[in-house]
Amino acid sequence: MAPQPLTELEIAECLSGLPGWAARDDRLERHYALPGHLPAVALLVHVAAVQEELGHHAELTVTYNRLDIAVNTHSVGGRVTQLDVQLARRIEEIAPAHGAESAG
Ligand SMILES: C[C@H](O)[C@H](O)[C@H]1CNC2=NC(N)=NC(=O)C2=N1
Repeated sequence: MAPQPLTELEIAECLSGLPGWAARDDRLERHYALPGHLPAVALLVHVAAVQEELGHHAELTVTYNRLDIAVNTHSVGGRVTQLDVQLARRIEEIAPAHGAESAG
């Protein structure tokens, strides 16, 4: 079944269990600082592997030691769905092992 866009309330409920993630412009966003450039790239590759597993893909931007992530669901016209929340949860599980910390 096609994913349904979440309401603002549903998004807020999901975000309460995802510290560091925010909803902005119909996307879920997270900004990480890593211990260096290679750790940032390593986390990007790890996130990419998770994305391939889930069949759901975020925008990933590495700038030196920073990884910026933004995701929504293209198939519903660029809205936030459970697929985005699921990906965010999986990313939160893997990020700490890379030394990721919250960036502004
Ligand atoms: C066939 C494939 O699963 C789809 O095209 C997937 C790929 N990754 C995707 N990623 C995102 N963010 N939204 C989508 O709708 C989407 N669709």
